[in-house]
Amino acid sequence: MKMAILSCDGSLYSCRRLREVAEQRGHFIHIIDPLSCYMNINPASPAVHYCGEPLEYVDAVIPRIGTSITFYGTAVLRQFEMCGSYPLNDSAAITRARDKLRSLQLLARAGINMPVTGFASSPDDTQDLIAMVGGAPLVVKLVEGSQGIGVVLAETRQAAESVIDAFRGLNAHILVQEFIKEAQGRDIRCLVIGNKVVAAIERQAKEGDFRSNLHRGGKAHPVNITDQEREIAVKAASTLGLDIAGVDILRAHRGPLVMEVNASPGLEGIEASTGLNIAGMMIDWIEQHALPGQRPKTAG
Ligand SMILES: Nc1ncnc2c1ncn2[C@@H]1O[C@H](COP(=O)(O)OP(=O)(O)OP(=O)(O)O)[C@@H](O)[C@H]1O
Ligand SMILES: [Mg+2]
Ligand SMILES: [Mg+2]
Repeated sequence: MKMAILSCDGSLYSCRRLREVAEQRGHFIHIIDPLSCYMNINPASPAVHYCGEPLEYVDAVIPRIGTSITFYGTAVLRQFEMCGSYPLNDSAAITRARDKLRSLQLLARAGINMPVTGFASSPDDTQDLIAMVGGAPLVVKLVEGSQGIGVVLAETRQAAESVIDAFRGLNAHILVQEFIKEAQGRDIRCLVIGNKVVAAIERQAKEGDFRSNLHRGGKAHPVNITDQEREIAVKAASTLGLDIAGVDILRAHRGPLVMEVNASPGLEGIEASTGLNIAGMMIDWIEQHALPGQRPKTAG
């Protein structure tokens, strides 16, 4: 098959692994920087252009679009979809997942448990917003953050007000969320492919931090998850329409809570801690689902 990875940095671990596995299987795979793509949008012969040339048809595209370029990256992916390429996560699902507010609303509507979360625009509502999530300590997070950047723990009501005001002053969209203290700086990352959790790790924040992200110095180890956790992870991914997803779960006293769903989960931490060939499973999925010359998968 002819495949493309959409990524600004082909030297990243996940890109390297996907390329390595695809080539071992005899596929032709090309890493394409979405920012260097440009598009001819027309009903008769849509095309993606790259470095002065229209790109030839590719059977499947693996989007590895960073959060800083979601808008342009998903537009490029949509264009590949219009050309009939199979996307491993379609552009509409990625757009949904990138917005934490929108995805939590969709997950709540599907009956999936989560930390109590509030969102407001007017500074007049800050007091009520804080009360709504149970008061301090609480978590404030950027609607479009990742790698733990823009996730802040406010220990007191005064701290919460200052952090909320500071983010507002920067015109940033933020969520205010109940702090799940009993998680003790740990979360579970479930890697979902299709309707299966294919790997799960527990991540523990480094001393003095509450964020378990590996990019913030957290440590990971494989973990056994319960049937309930498995079920909620799969349901969260399918609610957002993602074929592959990293679903982050907090173990709370009241049961597992979905904190967020990532559309482009990193492979390094999870492959290193579990020894599993996740890149291989992603290529398996494409081999099973991307039919050469298929019709476009999504329109929106
Ligand atoms: N409500 C909460 N209660 C307790 N801990 C939390 C809460 N929200 C976030 N955390 C901690 O902060 C970390 C980062 O939060 P979150 O996953 O929402 O951010 P992110 O920047 O999208 O991370 P990722 O790199 O996984 O995409 C979580 O992994 C978790 O350890
Ligand atoms: Mg995230
Ligand atoms: Mg996370």
